[in-house]
Amino acid sequence: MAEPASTEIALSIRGLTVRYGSVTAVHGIDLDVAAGELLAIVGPNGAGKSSTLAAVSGLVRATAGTVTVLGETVSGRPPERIVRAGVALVPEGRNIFTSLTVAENLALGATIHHGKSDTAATLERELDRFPILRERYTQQAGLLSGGEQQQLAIARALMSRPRVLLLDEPSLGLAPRLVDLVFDTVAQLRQEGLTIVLVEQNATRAVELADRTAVLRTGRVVRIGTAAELGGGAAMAAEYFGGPGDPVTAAPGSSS
Ligand SMILES: Nc1ncnc2c1ncn2[C@@H]1O[C@H](COP(=O)(O)OP(=O)(O)OP(=O)(O)O)[C@@H](O)[C@H]1O
Repeated sequence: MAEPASTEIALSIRGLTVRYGSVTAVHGIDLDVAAGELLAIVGPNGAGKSSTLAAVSGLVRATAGTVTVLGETVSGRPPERIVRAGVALVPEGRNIFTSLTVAENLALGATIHHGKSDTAATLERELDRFPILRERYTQQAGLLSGGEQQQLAIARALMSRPRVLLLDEPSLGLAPRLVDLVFDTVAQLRQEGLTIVLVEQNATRAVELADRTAVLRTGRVVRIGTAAELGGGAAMAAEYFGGPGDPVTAAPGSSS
């Protein structure tokens, strides 16, 4: 199994198991993510990708296992304490509060107290990163397009100034131009030194962008490595998904 390149481990997952009644979604997985690393997690529907992220962020209680963030054990803690420890999740489906304004959604991401001036500086940084959010700052979030809502969801997560960012299918349902924007944003965040776990259905692109990729299948890590170790993004996607693994054309109902 490929080890992360750097020795400082930002996120360590040991023996993580998630059960929903009689369904075991995650079977005792181990994963280490080095500080500043971008780890992609890919795999077919139902492989346990979302359950893994939900358990790390405390939204779902793990049945067994330990999650450590920057040396601090966070498993078993409530979600807000895990945010405080430095973990932010951009959930699948974005979970934007559509009846609130863009400004109010962003303020909800800043509930971890870093001091007023720091919060203002973080807000400015994110509004610079996503200029459309500055333009739409006072508008109701429900009026934003799907791509704009995804930017809002990422910006909201970044308002807590996380050390580890978890992204669950951020490109899902977006038109190709907006998929590019999401991938560019992830690349930029990684350049800034953020530790990132990216769950993606766009397997080829995820493998090619990530430092390493873990392939999950029926709740188990069946492969992990760099793009080269996995034989390249397209080859890996073909082997594990029987095709390119990329919804080249956006799903029906995708937004522009
Ligand atoms: N709240 C829940 N209650 C019961 N079963 C669930 C629940 N959430 C997920 N599961 C089941 O757990 C398994 C793993 O689901 P999970 O959503 O983690 O997979 P995934 O890899 O993220 O899939 P997808 O790509 O479809 O989002 C599936 O069999 C799913 O049906």
